[in-house]
Amino acid sequence: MSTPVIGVLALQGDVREHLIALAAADAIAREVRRPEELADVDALVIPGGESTTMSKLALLFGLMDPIRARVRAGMPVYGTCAGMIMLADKILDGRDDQETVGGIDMTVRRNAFGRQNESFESGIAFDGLGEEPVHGVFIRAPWVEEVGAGVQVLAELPAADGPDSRIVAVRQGNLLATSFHPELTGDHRVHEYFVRMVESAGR
Ligand SMILES: NC(=O)CC[C@H](N)C(=O)O
Repeated sequence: MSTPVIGVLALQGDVREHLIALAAADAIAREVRRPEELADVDALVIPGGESTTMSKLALLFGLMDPIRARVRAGMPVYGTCAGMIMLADKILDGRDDQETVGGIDMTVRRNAFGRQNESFESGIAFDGLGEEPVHGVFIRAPWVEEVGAGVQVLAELPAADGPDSRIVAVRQGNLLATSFHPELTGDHRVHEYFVRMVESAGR
């Protein structure tokens, strides 16, 4: 496949940082605000921000159903933080009227880490990205509370309050989601991982 064209859902959130990270990972990156723009991209990033607002704007701009349809048709999507919430089939602590795109068979708890710690940073072992931990920036971040059998867990963090660990990165088919924000660091390995997913989906 030629250089993949990856859209960043540009309704709200840290769009610019994703455009920069995608370009650094050798993709062509552009903003997506309208259904016509969605039709023109090979894949989509849903950024961090505020999932309740993003959900409202996606409905208002007529993007929710077109994104769902592309996801069902196999379009690769990467969601960070609020974007992870958008990709969850089920959410906890959402607003009553909050809709998600869905696609990953998981239950995500909104602001889960936020209750303990508004924001923090941590080195994370990420399956498939080699020995060197990924630098995880967490900002009022969700965690994944439950995953279905088809979901691959790529990264977990030890819980602050007990022996359990919290799932913070997952993949199901062409969908990738992280609780944290690699776009806010200079380490583009997660974006490169996504670009490779897009390239193999296009083959
Ligand atoms: N940094 C983020 O994307 C925060 C997510 C936000 N707490 C939400 O519920 O959407």
